[in-house]
Amino acid sequence: MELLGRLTWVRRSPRARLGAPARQFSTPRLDLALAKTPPPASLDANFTCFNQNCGKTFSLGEVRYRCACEKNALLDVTHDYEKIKQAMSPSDWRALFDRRAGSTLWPYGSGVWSKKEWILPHIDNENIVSMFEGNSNLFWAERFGKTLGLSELWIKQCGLSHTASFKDLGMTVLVSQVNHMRKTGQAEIAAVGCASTGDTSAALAAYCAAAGIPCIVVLPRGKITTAQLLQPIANGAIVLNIDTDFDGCMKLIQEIVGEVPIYLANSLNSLRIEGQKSAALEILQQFDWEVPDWVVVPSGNLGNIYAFWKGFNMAFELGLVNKVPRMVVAQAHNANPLYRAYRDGWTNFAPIKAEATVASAIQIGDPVSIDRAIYALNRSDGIVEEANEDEIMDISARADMTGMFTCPHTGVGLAVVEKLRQKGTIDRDDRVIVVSTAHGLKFTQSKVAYHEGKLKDVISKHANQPINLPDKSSALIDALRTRIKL
Ligand SMILES: C[S@@+](CC[C@H](N)C(=O)[O-])C[C@H]1O[C@@H](n2cnc3c(N)ncnc32)[C@H](O)[C@@H]1O
Ligand SMILES: C[S@@+](CC[C@H](N)C(=O)[O-])C[C@H]1O[C@@H](n2cnc3c(N)ncnc32)[C@H](O)[C@@H]1O
Ligand SMILES: Cc1ncc(COP(=O)(O)O)c(C=O)c1O
Repeated sequence: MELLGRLTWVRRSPRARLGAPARQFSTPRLDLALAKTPPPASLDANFTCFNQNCGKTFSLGEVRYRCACEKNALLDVTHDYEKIKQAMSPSDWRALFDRRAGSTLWPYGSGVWSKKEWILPHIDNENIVSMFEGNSNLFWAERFGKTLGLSELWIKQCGLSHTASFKDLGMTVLVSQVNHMRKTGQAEIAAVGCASTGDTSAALAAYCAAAGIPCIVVLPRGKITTAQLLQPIANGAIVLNIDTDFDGCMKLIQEIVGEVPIYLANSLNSLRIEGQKSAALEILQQFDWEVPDWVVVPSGNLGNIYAFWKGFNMAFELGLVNKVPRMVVAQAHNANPLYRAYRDGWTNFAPIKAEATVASAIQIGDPVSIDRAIYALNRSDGIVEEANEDEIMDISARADMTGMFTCPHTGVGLAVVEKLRQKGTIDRDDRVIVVSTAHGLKFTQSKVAYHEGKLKDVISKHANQPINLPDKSSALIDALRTRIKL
C-alpha cells in the first residue's frame, strides 16, 4: 500500500513542483488537443479461445490463461473491429497515434499506451503501470545493409527500453491489468510470477516494483546472464533458481499458479501479446504508414512473432495500411523446434531438448505459443530460418563494426537475413526490418568470450583485443603504426 501511495506521489510531483493543481490522470482537454475526435468510451476487449471452432469468450477480469474447451486452447485478446471502425476513420486513427507518440501526456506518451483503445480500452488511466516504454528507435543499418547487398536494412531497437528488452512492452499491459484487478477488487492476486530465460523476469520485476506488487521469478540456474539475474534481484523480486532449463521452469510455474493465487506473467498469458503488438504499429508509424516487405523476429517461446503479426494485421484489417509484411521466425540452430517442423513441410511439430546457445534467451525447446506462431506464419506467407553459433557471433561482430552493439538474438536475426539474401529470397531493394529484441549490454559475457577467442564452436574472425602498452608515447605510436598507416 505504501508503495502504491508513493507511485501516486511520483506521478504528481512534476505538476506539484510547477504549482499546478492535483493531477487529473485522463486529461480530456489535452487528449482533445491531441485528437480532434476522441474515441468513445464504449470500446472494450475480451479473451477469446484461439481455436476458431470454439469461439468461447471470457472477461479480461477473469484469472484465466487457457480456454475451458476440451482442447485447452490458448486465448487471444480480441477487439470489436466494427466498433473501432465506427469510432474513427483510418486516417483519424493514424493521426491520433502519431500525435500521441512521444508526447508528455499520461499515459499516452508511452509507445504502448498511445494505442490504448486497441490494447486495453477499459482500463482506468490511474491504474496503468507505465515507464513510458516503447517509442524505440528504428535504426537504419545503412553501412551494414550494404555489406549484405541490401539498400534498406532497418533494426527496430526494442532493447532501448527500461529493462533493455522488448518484454517491457507486454509487461506494462499485464501488470496494469493486475493492478486494475487488485484495485477494483475483481480478483485476489497475492503476487505475479513467471518462468524466464532472463528478460521476462527483469521486466516483470521492474513493473511489479513500480506498482508495489510482490513478484516471483523462476529461473534456470546458470543459464541466464549475470546482468539478467541482477535485474530481478535489484528490484526486490523473490528469485527462485532451479536446476533445470527454461522448459522445466515453465512447467513448474504453471503448476504453482494452479495451486496458489499467483498470477502468471509468461506470454502464455495473452495480455502480454497485446502490449508487444504495439511495436509493429510503431514500425508502421516510423515508415509514415508504409508497410515494410520483411520483418524478422528472433524467437523462442514464439509469443513475439504472433504479437508482431497481430499488430500489422490489425492495422491492415482496420484499413490503416494496405498489406501485411512477410514474417520471418529466426531460430538458433541449438533451439530450433519450429525450424525443424517448417523444414519438414509442417507435417509434424515435436518439442525438443534445447541445447545451450549464445542466444540464451531463446534456448527453448517446447514453445508455448506454437499454435500462435504457425497461425501468423501461414497468414503472412512466412518463413522460418536458423543460424548456428558461429554464424550468430560472426555476424554480430561484423554488425558491431558498423556501429551497432548487437545482442546474440539480434545476431540470429541478422544471420537469417544474410542467408535469405544469399538465396535470393530477399531482394536487394526490399525493405527489411530485424527486430532487435534486447540490448547488447545484457549479453557481454559471450561478446567478451568472442573477442578473447574462447567460444566453443565459434571462430573469432573479427576478434579485437585491447593492446597493453607501457606509459610512453613512442610505444603508443609504434603500436598504432602496426594497425593503421600514419
Ligand atoms: C513531466 S510529465 C508532464 C505532465 C504531463 N503533461 C501530464 O500528463 O500530466 C510527463 C513526462 O513524464 C514522463 N513520465 C515518465 N514516467 C512517468 C510516470 N510514471 N508518470 C508520469 N509521467 C511519466 C514522460 O517522459 C513524460 O514525457
Ligand atoms: C523510416 S525513416 C522514414 C523516412 C522519413 N520520413 C524521412 O525523413 O525520410 C524514419 C525513422 O528512421 C529512424 N532513423 C534512425 N536512424 C536513422 C538514420 N540514420 N537515418 C534515417 N532515419 C533514421 C527514426 O527512428 C525515424 O523514426
Ligand atoms: C532477447 C530475447 N529475444 C527473443 C525472445 C523470444 O521471444 P518469444 O519467446 O516471444 O519468441 C526472448 C524471450 O523469450 C528474449 O528475451
